[in-house]
Amino acid sequence: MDITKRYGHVQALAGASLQVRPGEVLALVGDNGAGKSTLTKVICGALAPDGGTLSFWGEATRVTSTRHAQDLGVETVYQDLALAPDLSVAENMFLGREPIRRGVFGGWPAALDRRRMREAARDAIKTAGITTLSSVDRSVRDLSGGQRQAIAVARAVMWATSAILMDEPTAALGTKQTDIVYDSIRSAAARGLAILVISHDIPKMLGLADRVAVMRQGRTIANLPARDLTISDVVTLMLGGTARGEAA
Ligand SMILES: Nc1ncnc2c1ncn2[C@@H]1O[C@H](COP(=O)(O)OP(=O)(O)OP(=O)(O)O)[C@@H](O)[C@H]1O
Repeated sequence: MDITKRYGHVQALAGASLQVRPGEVLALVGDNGAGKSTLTKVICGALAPDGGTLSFWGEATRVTSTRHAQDLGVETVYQDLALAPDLSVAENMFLGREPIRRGVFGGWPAALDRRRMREAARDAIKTAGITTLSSVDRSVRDLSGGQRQAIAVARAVMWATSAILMDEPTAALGTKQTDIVYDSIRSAAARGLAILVISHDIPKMLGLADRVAVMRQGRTIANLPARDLTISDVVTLMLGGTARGEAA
């Protein structure tokens, strides 16, 4: 990949490379400002890199927009969650991708297929183990921070066909809800999706991830099996110690 990205004078990415494999949870860790979010934004098409190449299924691909990434099966859970507060849970699950129900005899007037949206939203929420939500017709504005975060994750799981990128997906969650999100991350990986999770919670990441990639100053400096790492190994790598094992 060798991705580079500069914001004015700040070299946010200085030749970052990362491989996420199908069926695998990869934790992306690094100190504040290491370039984790920027790299994720490049992968999901939100940000154009200055240099470097992305490959999907081994094929060099220039991702031109988040919609393009979605067409490639890549879903992203952003730090700000990208939910529309005035819309219902069901509407948020489909934002911009609503199913259309044709009018009588397949013609007009066409309308949103709200019944299908509600059913799919209910299924997605059940799959994600969100038990505290009374109805998918509730407005997102009225939900707790944890419920919103869980819904953003459930939406990604519902749509993704190849990969899910998550930037701090459990930052607003309590322990129980965090465990539920982790369960849905694991089951999405078990279905063959590639999962990339950015987190500062290193102990949790060592429990959740198959591999851990460490970023420092815009570079990926290690990519190692989680089972071979201790918390202090990861911290040492993040803060500038010698990277042991294979390079990223
Ligand atoms: N929109 C922006 N404009 C200018 N500089 C930016 C912008 N976004 C990020 N940066 C800078 O780029 C570098 C990498 O930032 P990035 O957000 O990718 O790091 P991060 O590893 O995700 O950090 P954190 O863990 O704090 O979220 C930092 O020096 C940051 O200040």
